[in-house]
Amino acid sequence: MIPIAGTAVLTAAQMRAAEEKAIAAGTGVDTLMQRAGAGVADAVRRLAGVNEVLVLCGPGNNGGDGYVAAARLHAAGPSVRVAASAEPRTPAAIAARALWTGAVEPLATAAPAPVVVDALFGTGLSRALDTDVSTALNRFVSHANLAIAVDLPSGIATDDGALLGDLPAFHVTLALGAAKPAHLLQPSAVHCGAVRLLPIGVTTDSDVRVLSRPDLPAPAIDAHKFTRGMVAVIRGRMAGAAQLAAQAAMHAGAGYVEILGATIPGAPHALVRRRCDDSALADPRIGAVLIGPGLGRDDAARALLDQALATDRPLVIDGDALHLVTPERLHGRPAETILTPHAGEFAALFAASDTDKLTAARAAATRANATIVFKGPDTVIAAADGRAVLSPAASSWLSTAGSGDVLAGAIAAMLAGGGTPLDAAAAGVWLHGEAARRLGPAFIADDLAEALTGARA
Ligand SMILES: NC(=O)C1=CN([C@@H]2O[C@H](COP(=O)(O)OP(=O)(O)OC[C@H]3O[C@@H](n4cnc5c(N)ncnc54)[C@H](O)[C@@H]3O)[C@@H](O)[C@H]2O)[C@@H](O)CC1
Ligand SMILES: [K+]
Repeated sequence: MIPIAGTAVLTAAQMRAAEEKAIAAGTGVDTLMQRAGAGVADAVRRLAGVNEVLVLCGPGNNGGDGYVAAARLHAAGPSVRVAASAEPRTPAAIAARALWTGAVEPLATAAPAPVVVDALFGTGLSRALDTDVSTALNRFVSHANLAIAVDLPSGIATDDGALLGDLPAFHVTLALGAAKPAHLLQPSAVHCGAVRLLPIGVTTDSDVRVLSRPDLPAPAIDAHKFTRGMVAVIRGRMAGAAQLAAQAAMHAGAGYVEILGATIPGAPHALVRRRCDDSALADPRIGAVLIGPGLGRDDAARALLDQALATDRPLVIDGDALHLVTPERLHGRPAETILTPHAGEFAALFAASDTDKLTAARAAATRANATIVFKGPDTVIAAADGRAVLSPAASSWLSTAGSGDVLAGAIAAMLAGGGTPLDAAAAGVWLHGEAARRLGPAFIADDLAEALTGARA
């Protein structure tokens, strides 16, 4: 049972292909199911202690994992019962069913237990749950002190995170072999609870990974302020937003941060204030220009955006600027671009799409030839080359004014520090989430910017 941070994320088809490759190399599906069931039994034993366990088994291989786990739990001592929604159908699940020598109760009439293990459906779910199944599942979970899902909570779509039924929320989900998009995308992720990976000896490879703590070493012994990264934040109509972003860039580790625009006197005194003209933007020491926080959407804002787009410096585009730019204008840029839209800004920039958030972000990244940070409770970071990083949900207290300005500043600092756009964006998202975690409830964006220092520690 290991954390999913940094691990590969596979779709149902990619997982099946990985399984087939393992089978072709000599590891049978029964062996894989034994490994999965043994891993589930081990995890359940550790989490459930001496409490009675009810394992719910479906007709496919997810159910097969459940029968193996139940048999192993029984052999290890805890009190176990099994309830099934249907007879097993696959050869591996039929063989696994034969290992369970106890009764198999009907789902509709089985009594609840303090610990429920859901092995009804996994990656093979192909349509909405029948009402009687979802009613029973809700009944068991509502009566349990601990609800554990095998691979995925039954009723969520593996690849896009859609809910295919009226689902309860689980405490723990044991991802078999690899994390799946549904463990991270909403609305399904919130139903998974804590997700832990159970490796089953299948080689998993993917362009998509789960966000992990970035490797951010202290500055080299001979570092100076410009080698640590210089960030230029373009100030627009609302001075406070640019100031927050600039403070975030400083606390995230940039060595030199300046605000370009009409000056705002006062603290922090380490913040440099300068006029926004072409010569300021042409400074070759600038590692990242940030435009958008509090920019406004008027002609003055458009002129500032034109100036920013004309530079050959790496650029982070946030907030209002996302309403003024078009994907096509970014194509010819001679330097990297990172866009940080929330759902509304994403729709304004790329038009609403009915695909899932991961697919939409990857398509947008290719279209704009930029790295996209598609923000929300399931932030997706996508690079133009197809790679992507999925962030587990961060603190819901991040839903506060100025939080996005802080994120944009943190990302600009990471980009100026020399990371690739994908790594810089991922590091900024991680620092932002970690700062929020450290702050606990009801912080304000100013606190968040300052807390980036501690998050880097
Ligand atoms: N991919 C792998 O490497 C491994 C997968 N294993 C397990 O296998 C699972 C996938 O197994 P399957 O492909 O058999 O799929 P599932 O066990 O998820 O379910 C598929 C079965 O359910 C039926 N079904 C689908 N949606 C339904 C609905 N809404 N109502 C009623 N019936 C429905 C299908 O007709 C099929 O019979 C994984 O989630 C995992 O638990 C493990 O056994 C070991 C290795
Ligand atoms: K399941």
